[in-house]
Amino acid sequence: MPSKLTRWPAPAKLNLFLHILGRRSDGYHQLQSLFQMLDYGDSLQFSADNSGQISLETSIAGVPNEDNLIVRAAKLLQQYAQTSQGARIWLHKTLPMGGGIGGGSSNAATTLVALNYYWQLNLTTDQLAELGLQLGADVPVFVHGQTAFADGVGEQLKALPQPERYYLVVTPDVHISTAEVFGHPQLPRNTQPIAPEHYHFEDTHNDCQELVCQRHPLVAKALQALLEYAPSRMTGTGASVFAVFPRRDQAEQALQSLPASTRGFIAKGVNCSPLIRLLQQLTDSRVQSDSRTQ
Ligand SMILES: C[C@](O)(CO)[C@H](O)COP(=O)(O)OP(=O)(O)OC[C@H]1O[C@@H](n2ccc(N)nc2=O)[C@H](O)[C@@H]1O
Ligand SMILES: Nc1ncnc2c1ncn2[C@@H]1O[C@H](COP(=O)(O)OP(=O)(O)OP(=O)(O)O)[C@@H](O)[C@H]1O
Repeated sequence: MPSKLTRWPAPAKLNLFLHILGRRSDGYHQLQSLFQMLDYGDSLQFSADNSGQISLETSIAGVPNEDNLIVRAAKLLQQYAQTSQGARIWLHKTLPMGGGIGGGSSNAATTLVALNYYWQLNLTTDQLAELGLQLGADVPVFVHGQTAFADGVGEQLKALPQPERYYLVVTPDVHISTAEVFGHPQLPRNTQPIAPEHYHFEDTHNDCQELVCQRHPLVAKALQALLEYAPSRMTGTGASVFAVFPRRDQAEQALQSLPASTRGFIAKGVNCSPLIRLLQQLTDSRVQSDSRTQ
C-alpha cells in the first residue's frame, strides 16, 4: 500500500435496533433502525489520474474486482458525472465480510466521497447518497456519516446523536443471506412505529434476531456469551452481535474473557463518522490554499 497517500476511513455501523413494520408490494420491507457509526473499520487510498480507468490494486478473495462495490461505486460516479478521469485504489480490509456491519456498503460510500473530492465534481452529499442507494440500502447512511434514525425502507435518515458508548462486536463464522432473512415467512413484520425522540435501547429489539438465532446456533451462542457481560443484540440481519458498555476497559475485559478463537473487535460509537471528519479537514485546507493563491 502506498505510504504517502491519504488513508480514507470506511467505518463500520451497528443497527442498535431493527424493527420491521411491514412489507411493500415490491417485496422491500418498511423498517425503523438506529444506525450507530463506529470509529473502527477499513481504509482506502486513491491515486486519481486522467486515464479513464478504474483499477483496484488490492482484490478481495472470492469477490471479482468488477463485482467489488468499490469498483462499482467508482464506475457509477464516473458515468453519472461524465468524467474521463480515473483512479488507482487500494483497500486495507479489517472488517469481517457479510457480518451486518456494512463493510461493503461503507467501502462504496468512501469511494463516492473520496472520488468526488479528488475529481472535483462538486456533487452534493444528497446526490452521492442517491447514487449510493443504487448499490445497496446501507450506502446512503455512510455517505452522510451521521449516527441516524432510519425510516422508510431504510433510506429516510434523520441524525440522532447518541451518548458515547463502547461496543464489543463479535462475528460468528457463519454466512447469512440478507435476502433470505427478509424473504422468510416466519419473520415478524408488524412492529408498531416509534418516534425517534422516544428511542431507548431497552425498549427496542431486532426483529430478525430470533429467526436468525433459531437457524444459526453459532449466532445464538455468541449472543448468549455477550449477554453475560452487558446488554447485547444482533446487528442488521446478522451474523454479528454486539454488547454495549459505558467504558472501553469494560469492553476489553469482556473480549479477553471470551475464547481465544473469537473474532471480535472493540469500537467507540461516534455521532460523526471518521470519513466525514477527514473530508471536512481536507476541504478546509483546500479552501485555505485556494484563497492564498488568489
Ligand atoms: C437490514 C439492513 O442490514 C440494515 O442495515 C440493510 O437495510 C440491508 O442492507 P443491504 O445488505 O445493503 O441490503 P440490499 O443489498 O439493499 O438488499 C438485500 C436484500 O434485502 C432485502 N431488503 C433490504 C432492505 C429492506 N428495507 N427490505 C428488504 O426486503 C431485499 O430482499 C434485498 O434484495
Ligand atoms: N468492498 C467490499 N467489501 C466487502 N464485501 C464486498 C465488497 N464488494 C462486494 N462485496 C460483497 O458484498 C457482500 C456483503 O458484504 P458486507 O461486508 O457489506 O456485508 P454486511 O456487513 O452484511 O453489510 P450490511 O450490513 O450492509 O448487510 C460480501 O459477502 C461480498 O460478496
